Amino acid sequence: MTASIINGKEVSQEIRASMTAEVKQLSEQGVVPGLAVVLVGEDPASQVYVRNKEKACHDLGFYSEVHRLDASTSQADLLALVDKLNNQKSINGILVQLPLPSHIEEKAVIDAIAVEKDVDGFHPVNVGNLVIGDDSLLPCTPAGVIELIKRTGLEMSGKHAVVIGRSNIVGKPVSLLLQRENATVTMCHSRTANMKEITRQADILVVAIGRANFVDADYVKPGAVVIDVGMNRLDNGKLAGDVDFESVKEVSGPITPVPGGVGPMTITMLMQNTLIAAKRAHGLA
Ligand SMILES: Nc1nc(=O)c2c([nH]1)NC[C@@H]1CN(c3ccc(C(=O)N[C@@H](CCC(=O)O)C(=O)O)cc3)C=[N+]21
Ligand SMILES: [Mg+2]
Repeated sequence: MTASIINGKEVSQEIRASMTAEVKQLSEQGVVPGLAVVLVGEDPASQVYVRNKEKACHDLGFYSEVHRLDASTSQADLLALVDKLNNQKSINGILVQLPLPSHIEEKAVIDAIAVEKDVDGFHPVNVGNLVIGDDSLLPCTPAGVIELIKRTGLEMSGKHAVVIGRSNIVGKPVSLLLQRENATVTMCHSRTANMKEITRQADILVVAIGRANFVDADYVKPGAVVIDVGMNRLDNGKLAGDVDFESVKEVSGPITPVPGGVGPMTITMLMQNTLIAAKRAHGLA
C-alpha cells in the first residue's frame, strides 16, 4: 500500500484563501493586521523564511515591516526596537527570527515582546496559558501540525500519539496540543531507550528531533499518520526532513513531505495569529 501524501502547501493555500474575505472585511472597518519581522544577521536560510513571510503578508493584504539588523547589533539596541514595536499601533504581531547571534540572550528578547503581540507563542505567559488551557497565541509550527492531522480526517481522541523531540518550540507544545485533542501522548527524545518499540505503537507520529532521515520504516506502525517537522539542510543544499520519506511512505498512512509539509503551515499559522492579535487589539475577538 502506498501512503497518501499530506500536501501542506495546498492546505496552507486553502486556509489563506478562507482568511482573505475576513481580512478584506476588517480593512473596510479600518483594521489592517500588521506584522513586524526582525532579522539579526545574514543567515541565508533565515532570509528565505523571512521572504516567505513577507510574501504571505502581501498576498493577504497585511501591513508588514521587516527590520534587517547587522549581526553586530547590541542586545540593548534590539530591545529598544522591540519596545518601539510594542508601542506601535500599526503592528499587531512581532516575530524576532531565531536563532539570534550568540552575544544576544534570546530569553531577554522573547520576554520583552508584548504578550498580545507575541505571534510566535514563545513568551512565557503564552506558554503558561497553553499549559493551563487558557486562551493564548499558539506556537505556529505545533498549531500547523494539529491542523494537518485534522485534515487527514483521523479522529485524534483516544489515539496514541508519539512525539519525538522535546524542544520548547515544537516537542513540548505539540504534545500539549495533542493532549488537548484527547490523544494519549508519549514523548521520546535523544536519550529514550528502545525508541522503536515505543514509536511502533503510535497511531500518530510527530517527529521533531533535528536529525536528517532519523526515522525509517522500522519506527512506524502500518497505517500511522506521520508528521515530519524536520528541516535539515544537507551538504548538497537540499532540504531533508527527520523522516526517511521514501521508506516510511511504504508502511505509513498519510505522511507529510519536506519541503511542502509543515513549513508552509508554520507561516499560515503565523498569519492566523497576526489576524487574531489584530482583532483582539480592536476589541473584535
Ligand atoms: N521566531 C521564529 N519563529 C519561527 O517560526 C522561526 C524562527 N524564528 N526561526 C527559523 C524557523 C524556521 N521556520 C520556517 C518557516 C517556514 C518554512 C517553510 O516555509 N518551508 C518551506 C520551504 C523551505 C525551503 O525550500 O527552504 C517548506 O517546508 O516547504 C521553513 C522554516 C520558522 N522559524
Ligand atoms: Mg530533543
